[in-house]
Amino acid sequence: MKFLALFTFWLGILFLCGFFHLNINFIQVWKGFTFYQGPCHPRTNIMFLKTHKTASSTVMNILFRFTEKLNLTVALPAGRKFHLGYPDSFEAEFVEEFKTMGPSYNIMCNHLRFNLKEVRKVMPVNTTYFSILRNPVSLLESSYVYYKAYAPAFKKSRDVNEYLASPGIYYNKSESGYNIYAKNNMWFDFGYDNNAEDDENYTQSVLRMIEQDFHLILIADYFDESMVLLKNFLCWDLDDVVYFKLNSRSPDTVQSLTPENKEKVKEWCSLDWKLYQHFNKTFWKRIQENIGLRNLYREVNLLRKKQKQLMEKCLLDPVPINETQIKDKLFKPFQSGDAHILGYNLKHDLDDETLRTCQKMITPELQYMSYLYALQYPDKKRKSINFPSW
Ligand SMILES: Nc1ncnc2c1ncn2[C@@H]1O[C@H](COP(=O)(O)OS(=O)(=O)O)[C@@H](OP(=O)(O)O)[C@H]1O
Repeated sequence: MKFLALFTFWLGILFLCGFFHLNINFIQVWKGFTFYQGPCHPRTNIMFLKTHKTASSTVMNILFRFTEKLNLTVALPAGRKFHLGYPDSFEAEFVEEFKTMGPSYNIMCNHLRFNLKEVRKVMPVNTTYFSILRNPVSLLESSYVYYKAYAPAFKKSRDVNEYLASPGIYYNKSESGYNIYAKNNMWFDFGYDNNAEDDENYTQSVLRMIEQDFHLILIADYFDESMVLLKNFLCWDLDDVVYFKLNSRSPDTVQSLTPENKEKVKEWCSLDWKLYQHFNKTFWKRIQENIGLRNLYREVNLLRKKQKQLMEKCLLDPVPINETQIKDKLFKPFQSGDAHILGYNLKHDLDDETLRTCQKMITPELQYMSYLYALQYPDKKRKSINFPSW
C-alpha cells in the first residue's frame, strides 16, 4: 500500500514536470531507484577553461549561442586582442570593461592561463567552473601539426615521430616562444608548471587543487557523453548542446604515431597523462552517480539524432570541407601550422530564422567572438576580423 502511494506520488511529479516543461534533477542512489532533488534552474554564470586542442572551440560555440539566447554578457578580450592574455597568467585587466563592470560577467570562455584569484575578480561568486581534457597522445599529435610554426621544439623536427623519438633534443625549456604546446600543455593551461618534476606528492596536490577549483571536468574523447553530462549539470536543455564539430583537421594533415611513440607521449607528457587518467575516472564516476549509463546513452542517441537532423537542414555537404571550398569567407576557420582546418558551406534558400540558426552553428571562434564584442560594445573600435551580421 505504502509502495503504491509512493509510486502514484512519483507519477504525479513526473506528469507535472512534463506538463510545466520543468527540468528535473535526479540523483541515482542505487540501481533502479532515483531520488528527486527538486527543480533545477539553468546555470548562467559559467567559467569554461578553454584548454588547447581539446574540442574547446566546439564547446565555446555552444556557450556563445547560449549567451545570445539569454542575452548574457561575456568576459571578452580587451581591445583588439583575441585571447585573454595567453600564455601569460590571466589577469582581470585582460577583460574588456573589467574596471567598470567588476565581477558581473556571465560567461568566460576565451583561451587563458588559469589564475583563480584573478578570475574571481571578473566572475560572480556563484559561477560554475568547468573545463575539458583530451587523451595526451592524440592531443600532442594535434598540437604538433597545428603549432608546427610556433613551437621551437616542433619547428626543429621533421614530423611528430621524429620529435617523440628524442624530444629532449628538440625541447629546450628555457627557450623563449611557444614550447608550452610541446609538453604538458593542459597542465600549463590549468596554471601549473609544465616542466615540473613528476613527483607523486606534487601531482596529487595539483589534482586536488583542480578538483577544488572546478565543478566539472569533461573528456573530449567522449564528447557526446560530455555534452549530456554538461547539460544535466547546468540544467540546460538538450537542444542547447547540439553542435557541429568545429576546428577539425583534414585527414591528410593527421600524422600517425608509431605504437612506441604513443607510449612515449605518456612519459614525455606524464603530468598531462596523470591529469587525464584521474579526470577520466571521475568523469565516469560522475555519470554513474548522477545519470546512469542507460539514461546517458538514451540522451546521447537523442543528441546525435538532433545533430543529424540539423546538419541535414543546414549543410550543403554531409561532412566538413576544406577551407578552400568554403564560399563565404566569413565562415572560413583560422588556419595554422601544417593543419588544414575544415569548415562548412550552408544550403541555399534557407528561410531567415533557419539561416541564422545554421550560421551560428558554423561560425568559427574568432568571427563569433568579434561579433559578440561589437554587440556588447557598439561604441568601441571593432576587432580586426569580419563577422556575419544576423
Ligand atoms: N565534437 C568533437 N568531438 C571530438 N573532437 C572534436 C570535436 N570538436 C572538435 N574536435 C577536435 O578538437 C581539436 C580542436 O580543438 P580546439 O578547438 O580546442 O583547438 S584550439 O586550441 O582552440 O585551436 C581538433 O582535433 P584534431 O582534428 O585532432 O586537430 C578537432 O577535430
